[in-house]
Amino acid sequence: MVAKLTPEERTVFLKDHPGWAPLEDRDAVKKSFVFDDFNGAWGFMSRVALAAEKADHHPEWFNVYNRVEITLTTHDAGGLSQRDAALAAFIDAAAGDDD
Ligand SMILES: C[C@H](O)[C@H](O)[C@H]1CNC2=NC(N)=NC(=O)C2=N1
Repeated sequence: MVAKLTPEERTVFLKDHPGWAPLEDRDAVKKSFVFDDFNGAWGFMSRVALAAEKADHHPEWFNVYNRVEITLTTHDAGGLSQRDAALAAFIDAAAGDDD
């Protein structure tokens, strides 16, 4: 079983991962990424997909052309966990948005 983030860990997560915003209706965070075109978006999604499968932790996501919207939460924990923090860091790096 995975533990949910504590309130303190949640604060640190949001500070360390700009652009990830809590959802209103459930314990999850969401961020939108925009690329030059579909090729850029799909390349990004491919890198994230491989990492997600390796970690057995998967994003909820939505893609239209050059835009990818990603929601992260841990179903097994019923909310945000360290797995989401780790995947968010990977996703930001894969998007070139990690500085
Ligand atoms: C059976 C399998 O290990 C689980 O369903 C994994 C797979 N991927 C997952 N992804 C996410 N985001 N949350 C989970 O709780 C989760 N659990």
